[in-house]
Amino acid sequence: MERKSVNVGLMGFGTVGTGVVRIVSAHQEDLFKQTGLRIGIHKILVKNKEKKRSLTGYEQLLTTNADEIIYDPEIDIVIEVMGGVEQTKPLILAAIQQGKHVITANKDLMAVYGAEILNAAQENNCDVFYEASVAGGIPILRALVESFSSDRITKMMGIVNGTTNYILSKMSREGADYHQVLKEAQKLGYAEADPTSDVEGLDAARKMAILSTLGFRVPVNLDEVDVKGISHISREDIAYGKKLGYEIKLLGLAQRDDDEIEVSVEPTLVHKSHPLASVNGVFNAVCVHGEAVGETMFYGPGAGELPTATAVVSDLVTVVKNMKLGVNGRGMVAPYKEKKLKTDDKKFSKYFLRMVVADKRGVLAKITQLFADNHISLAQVIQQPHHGGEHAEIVLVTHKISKRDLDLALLYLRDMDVTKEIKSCFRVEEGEEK
Ligand SMILES: NC(=O)C1=CN([C@@H]2O[C@H](COP(=O)(O)OP(=O)(O)OC[C@H]3O[C@@H](n4cnc5c(N)ncnc54)[C@H](OP(=O)(O)O)[C@@H]3O)[C@@H](O)[C@H]2O)C=CC1
Ligand SMILES: N[C@@H](CC=O)C(=O)O
Repeated sequence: MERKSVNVGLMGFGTVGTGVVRIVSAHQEDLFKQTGLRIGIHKILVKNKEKKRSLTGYEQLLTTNADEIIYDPEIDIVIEVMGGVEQTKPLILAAIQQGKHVITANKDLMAVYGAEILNAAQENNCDVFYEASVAGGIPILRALVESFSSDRITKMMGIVNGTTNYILSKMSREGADYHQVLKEAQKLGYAEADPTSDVEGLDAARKMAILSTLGFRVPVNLDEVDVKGISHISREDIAYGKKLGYEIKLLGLAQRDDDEIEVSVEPTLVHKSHPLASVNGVFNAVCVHGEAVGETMFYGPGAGELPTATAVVSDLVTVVKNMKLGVNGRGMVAPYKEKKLKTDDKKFSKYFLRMVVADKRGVLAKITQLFADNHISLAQVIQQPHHGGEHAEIVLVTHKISKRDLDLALLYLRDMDVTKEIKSCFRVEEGEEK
């Protein structure tokens, strides 16, 4: 008998889960027209059934027992939006063993166990899609896997964490206080359960591991992503950046030169003429460069209830269409190429440095000589008195140099008797004018 409907087991009824239920219920007719099947939410897994929820009318579907979803033969598709890794991985693998298709927004899980989960899915002819795991509402994963399938991607660079972009934008535009804005981002549902992973760059690193794995078609482990967060960025860094014509952004970078790749997440001074400099608030953007296509850019909301839920429900539509066609299990291909990581002498960038040094004759000359000795040439230098008078603050921007030369120079610089403190060091990304 031809089936008329599919049933979904939803794991998680928080920010994203609530959005999923709202969209599935509000777009019933559109979803039916596109898939030919009625989509129903059959059960919802939560931690606490008594909790007060922003969406009512679904109380009878709530359960605290994951087995009621995994082993329910009437459920075809599991949507996992509860988060966590160790608690979630066995549930997803068990659901796949039961022949259920899986949709998840969980980058923590997919960045670490993505290959294992995709392989299990393939063995069981199940779909696993995770569009919402990177850049919320932006359809970037599908673009990498499908739209760029004919090209070879050489670079992906972007803002992939909404919480930190929200914080940095407010600090830059309004001079807002870091801790206050972080609280706002939590209230708006942008931040992770533990926001440390947002502000220390780990959330963005997980997304960059997923993007580079899919974009370069090589396995990229989370510990292969160089990570720095935003918690140490000061108002002075933002002010100096502005003075020199830059905005500070937490940028993810994945770059391939021949067969060698580098992947990183770090605060970066982005020149105002670069399109990423004007991506503000919770918005994310990813620039993708392909050998054949050249430069492209994807922009949209990177977090929040409905933007993230749209990505989840679009995955749902794909799974249901695949079910109709009987082609599940062929969507996301596990990486199939060999990978080599670049060493630091092959990673090149411009850098911004801010330091406090003794305000004595010849100090600037000493410092510039040290840079010259380490193959570093300078593009801009600002010197101004540091509070107290005995010290000066030096801010400089280098030309393109290798990471190895930078690290060596920083080592020597720290050892110099005139150096009081190296306050900050950020990558610099130029725009169209330079
Ligand atoms: N928020 C966002 O903008 C985005 C989030 N994501 C990802 O989506 C996932 C969900 O995020 P979000 O909706 O913000 O999270 P929330 O914290 O808002 O919601 C989590 C939900 O999962 C339930 N849950 C958590 N642990 C368990 C457990 N052990 N057993 C049963 N139920 C559990 C909670 O139950 P209860 O309600 O009873 O507490 C809650 O309903 C995460 O992986 C996150 O990284 C991805 C992109 C954007
Ligand atoms: N905490 C994340 C949510 C989406 O992935 C972010 O702020 O981007």
